Amino acid sequence: MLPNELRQLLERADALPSLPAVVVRVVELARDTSANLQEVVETLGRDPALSARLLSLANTVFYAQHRAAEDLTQAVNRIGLERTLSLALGCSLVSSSKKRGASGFDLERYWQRSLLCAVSAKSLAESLNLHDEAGALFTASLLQDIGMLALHAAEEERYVKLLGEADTHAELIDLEQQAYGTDHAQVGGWLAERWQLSERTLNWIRSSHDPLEQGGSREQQISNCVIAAGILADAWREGEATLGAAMATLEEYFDLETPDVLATIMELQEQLPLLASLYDITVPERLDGNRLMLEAKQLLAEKNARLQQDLVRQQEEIERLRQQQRDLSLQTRLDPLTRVYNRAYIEEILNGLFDEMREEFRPLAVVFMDLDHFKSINDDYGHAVGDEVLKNFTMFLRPMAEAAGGEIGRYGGEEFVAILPNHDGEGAMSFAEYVRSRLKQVSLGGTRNPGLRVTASFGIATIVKGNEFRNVGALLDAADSSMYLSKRSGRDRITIFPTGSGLMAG
Ligand SMILES: Nc1nc2c(ncn2[C@@H]2O[C@H](COP(=O)(O)OP(=O)(O)OP(=O)(O)O)[C@@H](O)[C@H]2O)c(=O)[nH]1
Repeated sequence: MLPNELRQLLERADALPSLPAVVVRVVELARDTSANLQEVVETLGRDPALSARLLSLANTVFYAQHRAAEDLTQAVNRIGLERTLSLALGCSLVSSSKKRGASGFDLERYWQRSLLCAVSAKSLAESLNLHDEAGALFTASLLQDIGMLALHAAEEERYVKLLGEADTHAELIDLEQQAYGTDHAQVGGWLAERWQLSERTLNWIRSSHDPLEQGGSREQQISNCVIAAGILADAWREGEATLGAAMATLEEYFDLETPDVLATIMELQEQLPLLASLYDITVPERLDGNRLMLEAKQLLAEKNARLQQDLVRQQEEIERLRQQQRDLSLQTRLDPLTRVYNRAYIEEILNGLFDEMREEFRPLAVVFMDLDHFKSINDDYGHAVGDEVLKNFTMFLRPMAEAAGGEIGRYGGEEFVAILPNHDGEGAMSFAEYVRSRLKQVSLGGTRNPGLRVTASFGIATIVKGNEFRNVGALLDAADSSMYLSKRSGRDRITIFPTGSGLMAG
């Protein structure tokens, strides 16, 4: 909807672009599905200049088959109703606007841009296999800026001032918005509605300044053609370098590759002289194909470099996520206080080893260690010191277990476990004995409590022949009950399962 004030201004304007009666009738016929070709031909025949142009268009390299079209019927037949309409519309608008003239408005330049838009939209439609729409898109794009002529007719002085201030099409749109609260695409839509052009044509004109939209729907692709035609036309006039950037935009939105876009542009260039002459418009400047190719190559190289960078970034991100996942899964395996494996993970390790060692007839030992009278450490020194002792104990124990090729974990409270693959009862016993005797020589109280000494009670269970225990649970229970036996028999000692063979130390 146009702002009211502007609409009234336009309605009062007496030099609005208008369609000659012949074209109005052709528009009507084009809308009427029952209209026959003869009626169109008869109507067009009333304008001899237009008929002559249609004949020459029909006989161009694009439409000529073996024989030249000799009359208007053959011509309309050959170029089709849609194209006939767009040619008739375009020709009469160009000539009527030129005849009328527009002070302060470079009509030649205006129609050049419109022609570039029209040809671009048509070529894009064809590259996208939207052949059925090519004719209608040609017309809509040819008219996409017709609102400029209307605004000029409505308020000549003011609009000429805007034209003078705007260096680019985008700037002109901004200035129109500021001045009228709308832009010439909306005005063009309003005019096309008065001319009773099809609903789709109106919408394409109205949305011709919208941003391109990513989206797969066919209708979206079709309106994108009109929008992109404007981008291409502007870039065309700026020269090869800007056209390179426009190509990149097209690639992005239309899923076209650079060579295809380039081919579209070069093809477009070939069509221009003939069409320009039919519409009586000066041919837009030719582009340098080699420079365009260089621009395209440069763009392609930049795009590849960007893709490469993206790839590196993605790989880094994947590595970071993997690390995060490793860290997280490690977290779930560790006891938060001592940072050694927790009970769940120790049991998981043991489950794996249990079967493996039995199958290979290799021994496996489990050593339980429980700090003696730990409660009194908490009571005497405080809970924080108790924590410190637990941490120091694991730091003391870990290197010894690792040296023996084993792993340690916190089984709960002040109870720890060492898993020692390839250790039979004797091996596990000497490990435990070593730990027990070294424990007597160190303080686990840290620098603040250097005199704090702790002993531990040990319980050992092993598999040597492979058939001693049904499962891991039974093996752990055996080590645990041996450890309790050590407790019951006075602490600071080692018991090996079966309990009969327990060794006492003191
Ligand atoms: N500071 C601290 N104390 C803990 C932690 N986990 C368990 N404890 C304490 O450890 C003590 C264990 O006490 P008991 O099970 O009676 O055993 P104990 O005093 O070591 O005596 P014995 O095992 O029979 O030699 C309890 O007081 C618990 O509160 C911990 O993470 N930090």
